[in-house]
Amino acid sequence: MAADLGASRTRVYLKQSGLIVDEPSVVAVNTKTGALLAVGSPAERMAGRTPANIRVVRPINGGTVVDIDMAQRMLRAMVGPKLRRAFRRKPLLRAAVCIPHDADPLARRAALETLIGLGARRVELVDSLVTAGIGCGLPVEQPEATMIVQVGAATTQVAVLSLGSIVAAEKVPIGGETFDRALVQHLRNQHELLLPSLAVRPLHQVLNGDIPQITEVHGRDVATGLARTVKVDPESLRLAVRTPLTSLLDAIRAVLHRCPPDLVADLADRGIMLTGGAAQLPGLDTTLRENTGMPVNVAEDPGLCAVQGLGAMLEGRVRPLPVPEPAN
Ligand SMILES: Nc1ncnc2c1ncn2[C@@H]1O[C@H](COP(=O)(O)OP(=O)(O)OP(=O)(O)O)[C@@H](O)[C@H]1O
Repeated sequence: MAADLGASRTRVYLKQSGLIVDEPSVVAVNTKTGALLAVGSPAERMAGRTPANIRVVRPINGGTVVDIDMAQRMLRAMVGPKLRRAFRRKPLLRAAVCIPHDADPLARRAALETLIGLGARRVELVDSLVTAGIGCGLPVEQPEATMIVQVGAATTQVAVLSLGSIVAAEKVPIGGETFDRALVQHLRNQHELLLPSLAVRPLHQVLNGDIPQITEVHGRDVATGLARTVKVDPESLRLAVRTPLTSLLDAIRAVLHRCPPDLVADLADRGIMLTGGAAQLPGLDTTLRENTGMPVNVAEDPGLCAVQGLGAMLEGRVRPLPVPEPAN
């Protein structure tokens, strides 16, 4: 079993079955009885709409399991009968989990314990940058440089890979949720309008330049609580997302800076591969292309690259590359 435990989504790949889970990493529990009420999409739909006795929990944060017990219950409920069938066939379950490049010992321990608690006898931790590189078809084992920018929900990881290992990498706390939050904050501060994160998604088009004129946004007035519509200048929205975009560009520049010149020359031809769910932010690829002068490609199904790459390793289609132990 291969698992990608993301802040936003949990993906599970079962050997010889393929992708069996791709669900939001969300659990709803009854606070009085402790009973699990829902996991995945149904639990996510409950967020913000629950009575006092129901709590909606996200057990994973920035690629790290922060609530091991809840993560195990979530995984057990999601994988359910399919995993039980796998156990019947082969009692010694082998599992692999992809973890962020610079995961600290606590994060590594939490990922291990989550899978061991699920019944896995042997758990391997693999760098998610390597698995995403494999999953999107980059020749990571060749002696040529490839650059991957993995834009998740809460974090972006940037790396240059060559000969199956990471030459330079950087992680910044910027992801799809950061862009949503920047837009929500802007509307709140400048227009006194409240919107849930999901409602700002159509405004992502500003990154693409697809909102050329003043646009109307519907929300709730901060003071009165009543429904209100405001007219928003698209240029101000573009300014609102400039800060996260700049941090992302700084991370790319920092990684390029640390790369040997020969590898940077490879990258000028090959360019950047964008993976992670938020790689689909409209116009992100164009913005990165314009600001780096390098070719930028968005992977097919960018959110699935990491788990597909891990699945390929598990099935022996690619040599496994375990994460080296941290120095300290
Ligand atoms: N079509 C889309 N357009 C814009 N953003 C998208 C789209 N699809 C997904 N996203 C964004 O991608 C993010 C989720 O990406 P992904 O599934 O890679 O995250 P994750 O692996 O759970 O997170 P992390 O890597 O931070 O732990 C969310 O913020 C979501 O809003």
